[in-house]
Amino acid sequence: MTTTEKHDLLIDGEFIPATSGERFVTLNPATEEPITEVAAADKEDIDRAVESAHEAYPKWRSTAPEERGRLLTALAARIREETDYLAELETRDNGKPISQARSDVEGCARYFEYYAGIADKIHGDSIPLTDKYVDYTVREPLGVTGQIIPWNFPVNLVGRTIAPALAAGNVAVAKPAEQTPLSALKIGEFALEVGIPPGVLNVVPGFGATAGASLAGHPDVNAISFTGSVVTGRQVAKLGADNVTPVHLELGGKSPNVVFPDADLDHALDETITAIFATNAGQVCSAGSRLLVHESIHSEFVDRLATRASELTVGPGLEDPDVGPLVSSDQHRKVREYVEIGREEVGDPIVGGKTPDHDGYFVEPTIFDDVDNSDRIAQEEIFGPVLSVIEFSDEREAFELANDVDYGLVAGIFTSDVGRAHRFAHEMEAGQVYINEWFAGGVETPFGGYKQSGFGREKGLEAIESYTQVKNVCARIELE
Ligand SMILES: NC(=O)C1=CN([C@@H]2O[C@H](COP(=O)(O)OP(=O)(O)OC[C@H]3O[C@@H](n4cnc5c(N)ncnc54)[C@H](O)[C@@H]3O)[C@@H](O)[C@H]2O)C=CC1
Ligand code: BAL
Repeated sequence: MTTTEKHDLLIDGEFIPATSGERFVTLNPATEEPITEVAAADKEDIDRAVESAHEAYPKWRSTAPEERGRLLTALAARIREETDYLAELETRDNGKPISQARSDVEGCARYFEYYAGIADKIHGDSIPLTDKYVDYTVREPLGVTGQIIPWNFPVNLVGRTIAPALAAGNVAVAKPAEQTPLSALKIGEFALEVGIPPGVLNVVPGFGATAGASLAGHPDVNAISFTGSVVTGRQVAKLGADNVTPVHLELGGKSPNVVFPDADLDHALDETITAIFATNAGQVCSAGSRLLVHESIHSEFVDRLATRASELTVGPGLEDPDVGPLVSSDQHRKVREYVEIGREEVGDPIVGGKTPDHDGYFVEPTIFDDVDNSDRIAQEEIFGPVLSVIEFSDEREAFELANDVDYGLVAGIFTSDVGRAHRFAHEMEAGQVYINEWFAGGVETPFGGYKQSGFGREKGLEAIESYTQVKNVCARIELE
């Protein structure tokens, strides 16, 4: 793979350097070596990107929906054609195992396919009033939309946030995370290749405090989609509020994974590994980072889990291990700090906790047992391969512990009792409930948070609602 790719800003169909000339280095987290330099957008560049989107909007909005759908289908096909290339790019930039990067690329293509099919099915309703009126609603696009994308699923989130926006007739200015800008630029290039007009999709890498804040606070941006930390999400919401711009926030989680003795325990064990270790090294907003396990199976289940966790392979993503490096030195530092906090709160982890003695931002899968739900390692998002195990004695206690956290993104249960599973679904303060599988659902299923995990929904038909506004038309047809 060469590094002579287009690493400038994509504005109005052209790759151009930042006005300031500033560039930043993106590193390979497996080696800590530079991959390439990328243009760093600043306020002036965001202004230019928003202006270009604004100019492209009237034509894109009035493009026949089926034609928008055809163009998004073509983009999906182009992404699929380049799965190997994009997956390698993603693994080099983000660190994740190559098989997971491939699956993220396929997910990105799937979002474009799914929303391409919806483009010509977005419509309003007619509302029966008296026979003196005809009343109907029209679902219209919002205009210029901004997508502030994090580093944990860079290519997949391009699909998740941009496909519904464009399908509904909006135009987009996407700001990928400064840690992982490369795949979003490539998707922008493919969009042009397949005929999506200049300005409809602009991609402006840069830092959060400059490029991100300028986009969130731009008066001509009509909607913002933000995925990332709660702290930054609050800032983005405040910036949006100044312009009365709707903001969708997809923030963090500290999701409970509740295992009852009547579950298929072999399956629950596999899914628990997937939930916190073997997916993006635990850097997932919907990771199952709190394991609540019934006292009657606690010892056996946790012993088996510790054995399995210690057998997971940790290494460079291109070698397709179970667990790759963390994305950046900042994230590496943060996770290691939480491992030390865990040692202070509950003692040594029963497995892991060490950092391999070589370059790369690696952390071993780590399990802390006998954690109290009020401990920091049970309440705060660590975003790494670190699991907190908490014991419970009955269903009521399990459900209370599961909800006893500020976040509300996901809650999962493993049980063979159908009634219990649905009682759990009913009681959980969470936007997604998983029953007998972790990371259940697909591009078709709505995703978003309760409580501090955010608001607004992405994925599924709900994303179209987030990216459109409803106009009511009421006509008096009979004058008395
Ligand atoms: N919900 C999720 O999927 C994610 C959660 N996180 C959480 O956040 C923690 C910190 O990671 P960060 O990368 O620092 O998250 P962050 O929330 O600061 O960054 C996410 C995105 O927001 C942008 N951003 C940063 N400051 C901004 C601002 N003032 N205005 C507008 N945009 C801004 C960044 O450039 C990036 O594109 C992680 O350890 C994890 O706990 C991080 C990434 C994704
Ligand atoms: N590309 C991920 C590591 C970094 O550049 O911060």
